[in-house]
Amino acid sequence: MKTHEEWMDLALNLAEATIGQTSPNPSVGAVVVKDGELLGVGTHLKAGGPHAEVHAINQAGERAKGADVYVTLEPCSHYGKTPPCAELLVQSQVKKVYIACLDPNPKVTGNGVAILKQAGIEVEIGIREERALQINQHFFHYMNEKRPFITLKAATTLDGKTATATGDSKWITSQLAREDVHKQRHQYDAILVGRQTVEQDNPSLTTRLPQGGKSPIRIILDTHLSLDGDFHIFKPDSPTWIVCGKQADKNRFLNKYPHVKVIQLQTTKVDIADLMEILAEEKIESLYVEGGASVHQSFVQAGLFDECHWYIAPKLLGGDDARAVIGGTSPIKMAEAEQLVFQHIEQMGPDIKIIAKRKEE
Ligand SMILES: Nc1c(/N=C/[C@@H](O)[C@H](O)[C@H](O)COP(=O)(O)O)[nH]c(=O)[nH]c1=O
Repeated sequence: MKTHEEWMDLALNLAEATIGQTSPNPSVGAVVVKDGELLGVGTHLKAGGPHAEVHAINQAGERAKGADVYVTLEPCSHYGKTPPCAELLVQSQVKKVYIACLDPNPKVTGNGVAILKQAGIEVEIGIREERALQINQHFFHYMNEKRPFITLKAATTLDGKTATATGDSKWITSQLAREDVHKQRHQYDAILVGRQTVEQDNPSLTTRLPQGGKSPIRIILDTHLSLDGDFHIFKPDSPTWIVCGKQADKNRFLNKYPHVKVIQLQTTKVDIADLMEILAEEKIESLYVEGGASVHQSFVQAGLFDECHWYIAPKLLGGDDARAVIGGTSPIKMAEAEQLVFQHIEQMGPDIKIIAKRKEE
């Protein structure tokens, strides 16, 4: 006989399995249980498709009546592409609904619970809440802040270098750490690098894992649209968006690269805050910023990032002329440093991976 937590874990495992493929919707899992018997399981597979509860209730059929439902996010109460799940649960006459976390979207939070309670269905909220919030942190952030969740990613030597003075960086971290980077790419809607990184590394920025995975939209900062050549990012294997300033010659560029989307800002330099607003309108909920140094600096300076994912190799490169992780000019005082909080540190083969969050003011 499973405990409530174990049934919720099953629903959370289903939700976790779809992270990266449901955007712009959240990843949700649901299971239907009666007298210790599993009657139905469900997860939202793709935006526009049936929600998790619909799949689980369909599997349970008539036996859903009087059953318990474990769902990782508050059942929806609004008519989107599908009817509201809260109504479906009422019609199915389930006995009790366990909800891991409420929808933080101020427009809908609590509405689903109200519909259930009005129909006399028992509701219990908060089982495994922490894990449920973590699974959809990109979605919740986007709904609340109306901008993408931004992760700055860097791979550095122990002395904080990302390349030699000649720009060579192959490789700093091990295959295992680089594979972890691709697992992250799968979970993000878009990946961003600067023009210099394209010219130096000719990156493909696709997700290449033995088990497959979705590739994020490639976003390249190129103020003057000066990139020209058969770079990987111009291949049609993944969508590429180029961001430029108002003075760039967009038509000349599009004549040569018609399949690339150009986002032309109204300022001469690319303003990160403006770009994040545009990306939010394009429903980009999560952005993985792979660098280089000047790009990282512009996000830090703009105060626009939520997490840092640092992969540190046990190597010493040395040299004032080697590439540092974050460019630009240093603050005068150490007290002006951006304060973070270490959230997660793990050994990854010979390397370590650190996740740090911005310190809440
Ligand atoms: N040099 C390294 C990295 N380098 C990161 C970026 O500079 C590369 O251009 C980018 O990851 C290449 O993307 P790709 O072509 O799709 O593989 N990143 C890492 O984690 N470890 C490294 O040792």
